[in-house]
Amino acid sequence: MGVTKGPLEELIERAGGCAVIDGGFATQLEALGADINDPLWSALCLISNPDLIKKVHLQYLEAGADVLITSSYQATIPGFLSKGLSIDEAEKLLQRSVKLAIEARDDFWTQLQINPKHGFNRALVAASIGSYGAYLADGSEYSGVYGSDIVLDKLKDFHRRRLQVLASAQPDLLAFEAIPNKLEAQAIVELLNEEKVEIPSWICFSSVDGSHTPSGHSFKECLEILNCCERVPAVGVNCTSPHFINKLIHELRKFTKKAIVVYPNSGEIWDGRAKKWMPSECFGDGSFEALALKWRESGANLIGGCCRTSPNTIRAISKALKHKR
Ligand SMILES: C[S+](C)CC[C@H](N)C(=O)O
Ligand SMILES: N[C@@H](CCS)C(=O)O
Ligand SMILES: [Zn+2]
Repeated sequence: MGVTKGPLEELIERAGGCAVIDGGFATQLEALGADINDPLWSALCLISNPDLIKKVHLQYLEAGADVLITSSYQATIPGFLSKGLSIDEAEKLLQRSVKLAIEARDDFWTQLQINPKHGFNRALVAASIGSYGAYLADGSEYSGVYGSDIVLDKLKDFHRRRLQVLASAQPDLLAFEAIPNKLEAQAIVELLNEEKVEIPSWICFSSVDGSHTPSGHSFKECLEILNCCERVPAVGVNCTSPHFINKLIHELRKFTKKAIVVYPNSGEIWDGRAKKWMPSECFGDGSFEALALKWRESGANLIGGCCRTSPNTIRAISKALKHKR
């Protein structure tokens, strides 16, 4: 593992050093009319409207995404059980999240073949794995505070079965998203090793101050844990304000040789109690075009958008990265 070039490294190379990720998944579901005000958040649509999930994936492919992130961010077995589903049904829904993205990717790719000059890359499917904080559905992916009873083994137990089930659906990648503290990063790395997970992962942290994880750990400390793990070819930050991204890329590059992944949100701030986005200095699609060029220059290898970004954001990023070298 890790010595030969994996699908992520190949994509980055094919894309000339920097590939494009998709944008806010839940955001686009809502834009298409989904009501996701629920503890399962976007994963509610796995039950209620799988066709809409596929539609969002297709919109991001059309916008130029080289990587699709699945609808499983807040999909968990206990979360589905609390909706009255069985374990078997819950596991099938997790697999469905990967299947929907693979179907969208394959349909789009087949359709492109009529034009040999289409200019798209065949996209990779990354199975989203949200943090324990995302499962809590109280916004704690931005605080990193889980309480003193949440120790390393509890986090490993929380992640274990979902990880196994998602991996069994054979996505190209695993995307650990908005991880808010060092303990959870440690749990994930230990789990990937114990389970001998062969699918490469990226691990992305959230940050609310632009210098630390929400729990207050430095990226240096976090990367010391991740650097040892060959199962993790890429690290980065997501769902963080675009303001901080350039500085964070430089910070990450100081401490790792791994590929760097950045997919910020629009700069708005999530109010975990009210369950809504609070206005803040917000970045439009035009600013993402210029910022993406800067982030690539600073060393980012995968760039996309997170919450409150849309297919138009990804179109702007894709246009910038694929046409301006
Ligand atoms: C990335 S946050 C906006 C996702 C939603 C959050 N976990 C909640 O359920 O409140
Ligand atoms: N992949 C998730 C991340 C939320 S932070 C989404 O885009 O909805
Ligand atoms: Zn987000």
